Amino acid sequence: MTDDPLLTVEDLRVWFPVKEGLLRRTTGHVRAVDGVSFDIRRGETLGLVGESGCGKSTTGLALLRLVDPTDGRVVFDGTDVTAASRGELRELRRRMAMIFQDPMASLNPRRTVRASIAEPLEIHGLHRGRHRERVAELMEQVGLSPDHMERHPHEFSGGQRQRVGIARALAGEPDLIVADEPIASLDVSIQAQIMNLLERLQDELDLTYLFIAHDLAAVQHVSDRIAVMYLGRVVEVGLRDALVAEPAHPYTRALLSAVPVPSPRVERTRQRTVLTGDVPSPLDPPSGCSFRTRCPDVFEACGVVDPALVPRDELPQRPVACHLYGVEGEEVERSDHPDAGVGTEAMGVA
Ligand SMILES: Nc1ncnc2c1ncn2[C@@H]1O[C@H](COP(=O)(O)OP(=O)(O)OP(=O)(O)O)[C@@H](O)[C@H]1O
Repeated sequence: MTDDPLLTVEDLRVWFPVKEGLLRRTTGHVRAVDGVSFDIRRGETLGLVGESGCGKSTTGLALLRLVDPTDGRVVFDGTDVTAASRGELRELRRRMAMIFQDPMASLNPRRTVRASIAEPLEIHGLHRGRHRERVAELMEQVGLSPDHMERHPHEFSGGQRQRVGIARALAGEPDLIVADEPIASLDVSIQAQIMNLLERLQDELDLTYLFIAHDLAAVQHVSDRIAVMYLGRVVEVGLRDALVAEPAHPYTRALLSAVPVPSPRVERTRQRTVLTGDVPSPLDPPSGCSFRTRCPDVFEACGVVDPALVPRDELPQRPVACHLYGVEGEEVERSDHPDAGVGTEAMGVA
């Protein structure tokens, strides 16, 4: 792993219009991704973690422009994905591949696995005249017998299907793989095998991963760094061990509290941050800090100033979007956000 970013995401927004009525008028926007910034360094695994619905999948899809960003930039190895031409985009989608949670849904049930794995070879004009051999190599690489290449997805087990999905992702010879909950739909006994396979492939092929999961335990195991997402925002990024040992954002603390500790003694005595209430709707996120409605440490500034994801004095290596580490960010227009708490003057943050 190097410090050199392979991919940079700057202030990415993906808002989905909500259309209603006979005229299909746009009445609002689901702010699935709402100002996300991070980078992924060559050779690393960046874990992206957060509760269901916080915008992880949409972020992953936007990196390959499988959904169109509303605003912001994604730069992959010097090329602006957000402004790429069709030709550039095709090459970018070769160099960035995706693995999905449910291989049954991502593989065409009517096609043989040979045809599914060979599709990227056809699209990108790779290994012309020897697709069969290449598919056999890819199947072997992911631990499948090439003898089964004429079978259909339903003839494989869940874990084997995910291996097919991985072989298909590898077919374009990518540099970056976006793995969106790749083990969430598998039996626990199979999950470790798939994780080990992904780790082995990373070493063998010099791959860089964005590993998306709702479960911090899974992310923790494989990641070099972790980015924590809440309601369309990244609220904290840091090296895995530092972030797990000393989580800064109250939301990261809450996620870690939910991860079981192997020692029953520690499990009984450790301090927990338990989340109350529901995740607010991304159609109408709270003013200021989007976590403030569930935060155990909320104070006045949280309703008025939108906390920026910046390194704080106490945490120079760990950008965190939280006013507990100093009030930094943009003051929220009260007219835009009628539910904003108190005026800024009263708090001395103007
Ligand atoms: N095409 C779409 N149109 C409208 N809303 C969408 C669309 N795709 C996602 N959303 C909404 O955007 C928000 C973020 O969804 P997303 O799937 O990115 O979250 P996630 O963190 O990956 O959750 P999960 O783990 O459940 O997939 C959710 O409120 C979701 O309902």
